[in-house]
Amino acid sequence: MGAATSAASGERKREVRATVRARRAARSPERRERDAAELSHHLIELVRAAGARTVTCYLPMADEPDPSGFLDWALGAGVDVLLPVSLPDRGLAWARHSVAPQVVGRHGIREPAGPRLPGSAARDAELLLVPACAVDVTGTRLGWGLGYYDRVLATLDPRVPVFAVVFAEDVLDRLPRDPHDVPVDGAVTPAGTRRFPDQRH
Ligand SMILES: Nc1nc2c(c(=O)[nH]1)N(C=O)[C@@H](CNc1ccc(C(=O)N[C@@H](CCC(=O)O)C(=O)O)cc1)CN2
Ligand SMILES: Nc1ncnc2c1ncn2[C@@H]1O[C@H](COP(=O)(O)OP(=O)(O)OP(=O)(O)O)[C@@H](O)[C@H]1O
Repeated sequence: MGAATSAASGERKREVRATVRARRAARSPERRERDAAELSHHLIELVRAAGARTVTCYLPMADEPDPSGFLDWALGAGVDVLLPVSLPDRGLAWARHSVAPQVVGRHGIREPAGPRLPGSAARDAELLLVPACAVDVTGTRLGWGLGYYDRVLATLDPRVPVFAVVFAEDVLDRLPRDPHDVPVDGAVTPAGTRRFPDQRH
């Protein structure tokens, strides 16, 4: 944790991460399957409504919301999807989603096999779908604590919409917000898409 994170907010963030991790791990296989289908439906609707031709998304770690139905749809719909590649300095590179077999990258997270694009490639995206641990109704996003996405979001045009992808229960009333935390515009969950009051523009 950096100097910009106060002790009290750090403690609360740790507590929320532990709660969410336990809740996600407890989901049944049937529930995961249903949530995955419903989540992808809402992701497709959002990207369609925005008319976005280039977006970012992610390949899920074990218990994360699973957007694979959306990723399959994007290939057929001609929507370019940039997926994150974790770098040793906790910066992100990107690689395009494709039918090619994936490889296992840093933190055991799958990554596309194709050419690596620089972090700045996210500037081509018209919509960002970002992984998160939790988000609050004012748009404060909590990740898994390594700051990868905060660093990228800080470099992007704040007019480009950013949606956290979480389970419905991970949308909380209030999370601590540190100065480096870049707020998001909404959340996509298996229960639907929520937009938060404008915080960034
Ligand atoms: N699917 C996905 N890809 C992503 C992210 C993400 O949140 N989800 N990231 C968003 O920033 C970056 C990776 N961030 C990470 C942050 C923390 C840990 C981590 O704490 N890993 C622990 C194990 C945690 C556990 O399983 O309980 C470890 O490696 O020991 C891993 C990745 C880039 N790619
Ligand atoms: N724009 C930035 N530049 C440099 N360091 C940053 C930036 N944003 C966050 N950090 C650092 O990254 C670390 C993790 O921050 P935080 O706990 O908010 O991450 P997170 O939102 O949980 O993770 P992620 O963005 O990877 O999902 C902190 O030490 C923070 O100081």
